Amino acid sequence: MAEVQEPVFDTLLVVGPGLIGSSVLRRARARGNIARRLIAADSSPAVCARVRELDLADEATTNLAAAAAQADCVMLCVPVGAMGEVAAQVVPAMKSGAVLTDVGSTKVSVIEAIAPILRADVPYVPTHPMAGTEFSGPDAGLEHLFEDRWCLLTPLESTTQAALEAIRTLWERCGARLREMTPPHHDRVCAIVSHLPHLLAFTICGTADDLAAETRSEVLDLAASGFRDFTRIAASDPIMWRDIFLFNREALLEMLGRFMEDAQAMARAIRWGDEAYIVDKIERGRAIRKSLIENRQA
Ligand SMILES: NC(=O)c1ccc[n+]([C@@H]2O[C@H](COP(=O)([O-])OP(=O)(O)OC[C@H]3O[C@@H](n4cnc5c(N)ncnc54)[C@H](O)[C@@H]3O)[C@@H](O)[C@H]2O)c1
Ligand SMILES: O=C(O)C(=O)C[C@]1(C(=O)O)C=C[C@@H](O)C=C1
Repeated sequence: MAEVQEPVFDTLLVVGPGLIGSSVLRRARARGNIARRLIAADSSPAVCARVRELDLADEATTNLAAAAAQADCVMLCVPVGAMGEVAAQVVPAMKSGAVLTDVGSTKVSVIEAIAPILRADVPYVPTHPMAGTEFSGPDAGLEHLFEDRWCLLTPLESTTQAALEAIRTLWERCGARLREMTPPHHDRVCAIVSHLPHLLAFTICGTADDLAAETRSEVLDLAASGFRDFTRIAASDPIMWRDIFLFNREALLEMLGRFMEDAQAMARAIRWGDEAYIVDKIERGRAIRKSLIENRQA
């Protein structure tokens, strides 16, 4: 008989039960080993109503502070630009010893926004699950979203070991693989593996759309192959990505600068017929894809 696991928390509050928050709620509901009681809070009454319809939590409310007062763990799942304002509503209401955590895609900016509001008796564990889709909102969540995906943790000096362990267990029970790193390192890594690819996808769609308008041609009707994969990423939420670009500005601009240099080098190789350069770049791309498949990340 499978061992019955004690839930990590008595009451878990998810603030912003969209794609990520509702995926955590779905997992917690399905497994029963994350929290005994689930609360969802959102500034949008429509989101709260949908959470109730989908039965994702025991309670759904627009009153963030009242919800926070009941919770042993508060998980912030709002866009990174809203983290500070939301923390200012929930942190003063939290119980002494309750754990604060967030899932924001940028870490330095979120920690900077939350630090001034933090209380000595509320340990804070910043995290970032590296899993998602182009969809958002409570309907988009998936119980299995985090399985085999990385969840990055960027604990602070003030983060207690007990709080870190509890949040590690929560993500393990969501099926994630865990890795710890510093917040600035996190932001540089995510700038290249997540934020720049989104910037390129939004940009290439814009460029193709301009060309289609200019030439009144069927450019986009024929965009069914390589371009199609960019359009999936380009369908992502504008508010979330606006915030990520603006709140990871320096790391993203650095990676964009490197990319533009490399793209210029490729242009030069094409101009001068440098076959070896072109083949080497393509082979490196193929090798990266192969290693992702082997590592079950593709
Ligand atoms: N989508 C992804 O692939 C992904 C992956 C990992 C981490 N993240 C991060 O997770 C967070 C949530 O992303 P998501 O894709 O789940 O977003 P989402 O748009 O699906 O959900 C966000 C929710 O936050 C609510 N919200 C926004 N501002 C609020 C405020 N001021 N007060 C209360 N509620 C508010 C919205 O109403 C919405 O229900 C973001 O910080 C994002 O960077 C996203
Ligand atoms: O799979 C996708 O659609 C995603 O965009 C997920 C993705 C990523 O870029 O990998 C997007 C943002 C997150 O912060 C983490 C994961």
